[in-house]
Amino acid sequence: MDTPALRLEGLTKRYGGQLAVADLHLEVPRGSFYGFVGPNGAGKTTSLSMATGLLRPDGGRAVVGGLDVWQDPIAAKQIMGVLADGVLLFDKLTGEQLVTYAGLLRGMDRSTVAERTEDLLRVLGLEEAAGKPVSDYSAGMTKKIALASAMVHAPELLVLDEPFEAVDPVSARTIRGLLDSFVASGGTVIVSSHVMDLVQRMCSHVGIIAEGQLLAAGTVDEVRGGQDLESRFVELVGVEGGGEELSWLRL
Ligand SMILES: Nc1ncnc2c1ncn2[C@@H]1O[C@H](COP(=O)(O)OP(=O)(O)OP(=O)(O)O)[C@@H](O)[C@H]1O
Repeated sequence: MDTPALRLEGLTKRYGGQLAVADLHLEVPRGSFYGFVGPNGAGKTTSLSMATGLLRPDGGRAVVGGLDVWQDPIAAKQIMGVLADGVLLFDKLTGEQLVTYAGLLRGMDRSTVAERTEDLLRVLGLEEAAGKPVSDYSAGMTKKIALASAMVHAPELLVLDEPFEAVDPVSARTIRGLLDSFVASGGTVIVSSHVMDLVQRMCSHVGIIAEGQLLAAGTVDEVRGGQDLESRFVELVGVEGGGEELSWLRL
């Protein structure tokens, strides 16, 4: 029970000469709802991709439920559900086919996959679009079908890169409800987000990253230290462009 859901030990990634993630150490306790936040280009997607076996690190380890993601990838990936950012989907499939395919790839039997696919499409409001190719989905619908594909095998750990991006407020509330009850039942969720208010309300823990370095991590209350999370975030990360105004944009 003490094994963390995810432990990152010194993860490092360079793109050419640029250090995108530098010696990242992070522990995500089991049963936590963990927000991973940082400004654009901070290294969130790079870190989560290395943590989930999508991008090979230059250094360090990622350990999921005690299993090394790069030494023991099949076992580690069995207990994870991943919503990756910017990864192509098989979008000539219909939404229903895509979720079914995700379940069958996970080795689930057809009847369980069919039952869960129907449940997910209904709960996420995609019943009517179930028979349409995913290439015809809006950005928010695409996000929801990718989320359904990540959840169909009922993993222990969900790693979701920007799950609320482009999603309307009603669907966002539904997704939050699903994730809250998943966490209440003992699951662990990691979400990356730019929306501090949402992270403050939704998450139990938070990690703040900027320029590839972890600036703060802990429970939301520990990290925000009596301020709201957005103020703490700006304090740690700094103001972009020094708050400079554009004189030519003034009317
Ligand atoms: N495939 C790539 N090749 C070269 N550089 C990359 C690549 N992917 C990311 N980078 C660089 O690595 C850094 C971290 O990018 P990353 O996408 O991890 O940031 P992020 O925190 O997810 O950003 P955002 O919030 O804007 O999605 C950025 O400077 C980015 O330009």
